[in-house]
Amino acid sequence: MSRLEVRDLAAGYRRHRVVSGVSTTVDGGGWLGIIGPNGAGKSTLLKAIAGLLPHTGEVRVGGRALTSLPRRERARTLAYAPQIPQLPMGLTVTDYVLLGRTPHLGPLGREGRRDLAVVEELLARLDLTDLAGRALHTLSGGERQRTVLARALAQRAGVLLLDEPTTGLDIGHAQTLLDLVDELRAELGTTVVTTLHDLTLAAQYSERVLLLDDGAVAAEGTPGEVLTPASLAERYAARVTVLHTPDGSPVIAPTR
Ligand SMILES: Nc1ncnc2c1ncn2[C@@H]1O[C@H](COP(=O)(O)OP(=O)(O)OP(=O)(O)O)[C@@H](O)[C@H]1O
Repeated sequence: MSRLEVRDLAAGYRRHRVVSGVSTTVDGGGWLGIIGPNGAGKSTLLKAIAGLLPHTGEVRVGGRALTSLPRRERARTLAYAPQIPQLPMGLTVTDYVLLGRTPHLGPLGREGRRDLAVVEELLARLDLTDLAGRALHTLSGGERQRTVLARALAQRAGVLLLDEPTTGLDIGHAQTLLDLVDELRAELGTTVVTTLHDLTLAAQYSERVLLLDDGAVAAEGTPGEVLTPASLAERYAARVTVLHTPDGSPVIAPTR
């Protein structure tokens, strides 16, 4: 199982430190939702955990420091889907999602039957099969977002970092995507970290929630412990009430 440990992480841009003193642990197969107001440092934190930003502190997966792993092994250990990806727009959906299989390819670098099967299954589950041959630049925003996520999922890494995965997705596709991530967690023991602005989705899917404010951890715990009207008023200057659906799932509702 891929237990993710983050110890005293600090990161930022040039001399501008954005996050500091962040420590957290996500058990193998766990789901941590990172929430917080605009500019709190959620994307910066995720990029630093992914090793894409210079940082101090430690990131360990399964007890091993991420920085000590060779590139290919690191890609099998951790997958990251950014909020605003740079896309090779001429590629087709299938070819782009197949790039997620790169760390698993044999010495000749050719994809095998298993790679194609993984991609085909993901396209089907994310409602992308009909778009398989389309070039990325012809896709709608939501279709492109699902394609980016399909590539990250195709990597089959032990740890999955998703930055605002539901941005631009309608409610049905957002639920399909989060359900799929949850299934991978159950089937493969994937450890999941997502940033999410939608607090109801964060509460319904995350096992634990980390509230980031001004680059530091303001609270961490179960969704019920962290997503209280008082903490949301303090950290977001928001007026909300916490309701529950008939099956007991929390709904964070704005009040006028
Ligand atoms: N490439 C960059 N260079 C300089 N500063 C940056 C860069 N990217 C982000 N920042 C700054 O770092 C701070 C945190 O940004 P970040 O994107 O991590 O926040 P966030 O919590 O993900 O915000 P949002 O909810 O608005 O997406 C902001 O003040 C932002 O302006």
